[in-house]
Amino acid sequence: MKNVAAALIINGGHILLTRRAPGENLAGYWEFPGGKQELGETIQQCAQRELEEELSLPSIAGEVFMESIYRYEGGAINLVGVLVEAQRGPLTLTVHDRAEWIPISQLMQYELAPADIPIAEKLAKIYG
Ligand SMILES: Nc1nc2c([nH]c(=O)n2[C@@H]2O[C@H](COP(=O)(O)OP(=O)(O)OP(=O)(O)O)[C@@H](O)[C@H]2O)c(=O)[nH]1
Repeated sequence: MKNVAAALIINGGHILLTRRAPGENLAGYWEFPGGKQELGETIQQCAQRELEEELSLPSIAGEVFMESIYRYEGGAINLVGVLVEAQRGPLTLTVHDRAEWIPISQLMQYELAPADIPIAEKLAKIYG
């Protein structure tokens, strides 16, 4: 099963969400930025690499917050929510069509990728 890093970047009660662009898998759904873990990297290195690739965002990844296994038609993924430190600043979108810092209390109002929902629920309970 593939591990996918989901970067959980919390800043002043807000969290960064990105929206998958038209034409992509799960287009239009909001997700935590991240992507598939590559051979030889830790899940933290994966989160940092993906943030750099997708948003040109320097970051420091820390602890795993929660894992969520989800079975899509194309196969199962283990979505690994990793707590990440990054500054709020300009973002360069390369694969998403939107990126927003949203209040954690509003997380459940967004149309999230299904694998993200258990992680979002736990975030809302703890930080919302
Ligand atoms: N990045 C990210 N992917 C997610 C989340 N939730 C979720 O189900 N996924 C799924 O996990 C997979 C991650 O693939 P990706 O396309 O973002 O990652 P990648 O850049 O490494 O993949 P690629 O090079 O094959 O395109 C996709 O199937 C995506 O739909 C999430 O919160 N963040």
